Amino acid sequence: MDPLTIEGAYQFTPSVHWDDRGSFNEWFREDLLERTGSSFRLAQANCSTSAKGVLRGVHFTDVPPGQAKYVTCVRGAILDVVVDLRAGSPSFGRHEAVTLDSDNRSCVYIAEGLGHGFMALTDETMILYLCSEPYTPHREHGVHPLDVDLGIQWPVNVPPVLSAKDAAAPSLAEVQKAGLLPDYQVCLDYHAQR
Ligand SMILES: Cc1cn([C@H]2C[C@H](O)[C@@H](COP(=O)(O)OP(=O)(O)O[C@H]3O[C@@H](C)C(=O)[C@@H](O)[C@H]3O)O2)c(=O)[nH]c1=O
Repeated sequence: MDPLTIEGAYQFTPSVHWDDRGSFNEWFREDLLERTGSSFRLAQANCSTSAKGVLRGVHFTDVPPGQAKYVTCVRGAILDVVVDLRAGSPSFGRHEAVTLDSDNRSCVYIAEGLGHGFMALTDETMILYLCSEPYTPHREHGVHPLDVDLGIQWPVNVPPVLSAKDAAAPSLAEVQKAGLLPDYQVCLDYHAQR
């Protein structure tokens, strides 16, 4: 588990074992995650497929309870982005982007309160992700992924394709003004007692 520059986010890049049958890789290890001080209670596992250019997010969930996520890409490739949306965080508003693909089988852990979005870099991309809490639509919010204040460098040669919901999402400033952002200290306290 390698820490990303956003506190509470980690990348896990497994060994991929190839032989004449195909490949084998671990994609989730509770013991490795626990070494970071995090524990993960599996509540839901999701799968989504996307055409090239599909941009999902940036989504975040009210804390408590929030929804920690553990993401991997099993077909194609994504640019996966973690955004610090925790009000009061030293890295508030910053993000880190990581490429996850079916070759590197890399995974990203995203703690409660962080924002998450990704763009599919290939057609027929498939991601799998584990969630620490079940889907609760009224607790999930979005920040517009193209908001200049987020400054995310999405690939310039791929026209972004957004859902109607994501295209109508407010800016970071609007979400902040509406008081919707998770509080940094509340996120840390909640995370520590889990
Ligand atoms: C996320 C989710 C959606 N749905 C339904 C609602 C809707 O009809 C359809 C598609 O939902 P969405 O448009 O919200 O899907 P999507 O834009 O892929 O939402 C996801 O985006 C990424 C970035 C995340 O981090 C995820 O946590 C999740 O928010 O699937 C579920 O039934 N369960 C779920 O857990």
